[in-house]
Amino acid sequence: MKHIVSYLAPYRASIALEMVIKILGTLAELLLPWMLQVILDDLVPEKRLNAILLWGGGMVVCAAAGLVFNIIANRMSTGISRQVTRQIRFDLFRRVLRLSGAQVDEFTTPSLISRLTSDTYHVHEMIDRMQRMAVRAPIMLLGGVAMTLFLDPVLACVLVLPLPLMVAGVWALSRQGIRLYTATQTAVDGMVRRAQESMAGIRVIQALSKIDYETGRFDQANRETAQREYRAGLLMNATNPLINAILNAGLTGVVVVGALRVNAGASQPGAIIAFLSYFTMILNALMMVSRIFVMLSKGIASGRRVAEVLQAPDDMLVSPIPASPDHAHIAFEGVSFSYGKAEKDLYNISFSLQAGQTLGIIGPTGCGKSTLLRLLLRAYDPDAGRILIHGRNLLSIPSQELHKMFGVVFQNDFLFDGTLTDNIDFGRDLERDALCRAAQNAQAEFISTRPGGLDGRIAARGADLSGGQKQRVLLARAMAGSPEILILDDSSSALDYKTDAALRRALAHEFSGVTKVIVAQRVSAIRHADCILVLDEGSVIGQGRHEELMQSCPAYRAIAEAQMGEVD
Ligand SMILES: Nc1ncnc2c1ncn2[C@@H]1O[C@H](COP(=O)(O)OP(=O)(O)OP(=O)(O)O)[C@@H](O)[C@H]1O
Repeated sequence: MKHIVSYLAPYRASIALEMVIKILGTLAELLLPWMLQVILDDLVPEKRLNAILLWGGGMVVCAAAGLVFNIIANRMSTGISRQVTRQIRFDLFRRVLRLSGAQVDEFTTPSLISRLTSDTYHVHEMIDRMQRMAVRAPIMLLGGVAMTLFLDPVLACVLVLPLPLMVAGVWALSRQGIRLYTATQTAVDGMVRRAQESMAGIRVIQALSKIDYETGRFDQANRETAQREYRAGLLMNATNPLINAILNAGLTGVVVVGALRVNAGASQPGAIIAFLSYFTMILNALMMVSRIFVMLSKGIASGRRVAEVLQAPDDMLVSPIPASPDHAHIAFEGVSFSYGKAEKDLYNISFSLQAGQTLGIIGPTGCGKSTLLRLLLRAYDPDAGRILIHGRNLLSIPSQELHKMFGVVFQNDFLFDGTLTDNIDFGRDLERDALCRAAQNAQAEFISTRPGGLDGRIAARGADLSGGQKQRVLLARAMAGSPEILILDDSSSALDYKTDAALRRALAHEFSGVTKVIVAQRVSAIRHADCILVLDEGSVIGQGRHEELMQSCPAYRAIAEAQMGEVD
């Protein structure tokens, strides 16, 4: 939480000024019942009209000052909380994008989304309300008590007696509240995950008539969230009635004792009226305190979740490892890796590629093909062995430098709502020529037939493109930045054979100097590779050129023969 509080540091001066204004506004309000008491008890009985008008005018000025100062202070607090939350969200988003693959797995994507959205919203509410109420409530409370003590100390004691009981009750409820709101946010994570999965698979859900099934699954997550929110709300809603009950007991005592004192001539009716006004102020202040505790419970629970991500250690540190005299462009040396650190997902992988060579990777589903690519991109670090680029250990290459080397197409890669130019350029400010060439090499000639061509828009996730068209736009994106290493993960599976063959020709001719790592299901996509890795359950069961593997690797031969008609 300290981390979140540190975001307020740049606004110290503004917050101090805002608090002074708030204090002035609250003090002006506090004077009103006392002025009323003076008018009723001192001036009216003596019929001093000028003095009555003067004190009445004073009351109007105080009321106006209270209004204006409070409005100014509230505007300032809203401005500060807006800027602080914007900065927290910005830093959080930037941190999320820099998390390692293992950290994303640990936090989970839906949880990161809810931390970025609903948690930062709760933090915003906490910062905003705390500035508004945290000054006003104590001043009203303590000022109200002080004024009642000044007006009639005996009556004030009757009112103040239950306060410690109230503070203890609110504190105990709030502690429990933080726990319950943390549980609620975890349920929100689950609901976001369900919604995200359903949105991503909306077409399949509709096609397979699974709308009721998915609605049921979402309803379950929604109910869980609502239930936890209800439990937290139930608890925190107990604070207001608790305060009311205790204060009403105090009020009854005040009215009874006050009536007795007026009858005995120890107090005056104006003082009792002022007393009741202060009582209302104290009541409002306590209500505010209870709201502050609800807000704090939510805000602290959310702030901790946000801080967890902001303070997540940098997994991908750059180590000063000296480069080895190695002429290979890419080398894997005895690389092993496991996601869960139990069973190996990749075991003892070794290969080396010269600049301009092509590595093909093939194997059954789940054998570790994409994992190998993730290690090459340093989304995860190997548990054993090392990965070298130009003889430099991947661990020693700063991520900015490393990632500039690659052009990548992942499985299920994403396109966003924008022009095709935006999607291919991807914020790199590439020359128009480079974009056109990339589109041509990616066989994305369909672009010229769309309205607007490269400047035409596509929908989010490329929803208005066919599977093959999406893949070609993604290929164009990967090819456009003149990468030195091109990574293609099953990126031509939706292309027809003719287009696939044209793509391979473009890769061979236009990218002859680029080192290529191609994961494919089709043997035809990798048969001309300089080296092919055949993976099975994370281990290499065949390694060599197509012709060698046809002789030496039965699994490869079986795949190739099964696709025989397809191999060109
Ligand atoms: N983020 C992850 N956390 C834990 N396990 C994972 C993760 N990603 C993949 N795995 C597991 O690692 C193994 C290899 O997965 P990988 O995605 O590399 O397979 P693949 O060969 O690319 O499969 P496909 O051909 O279906 O894409 C699988 O058993 C998979 O369940």
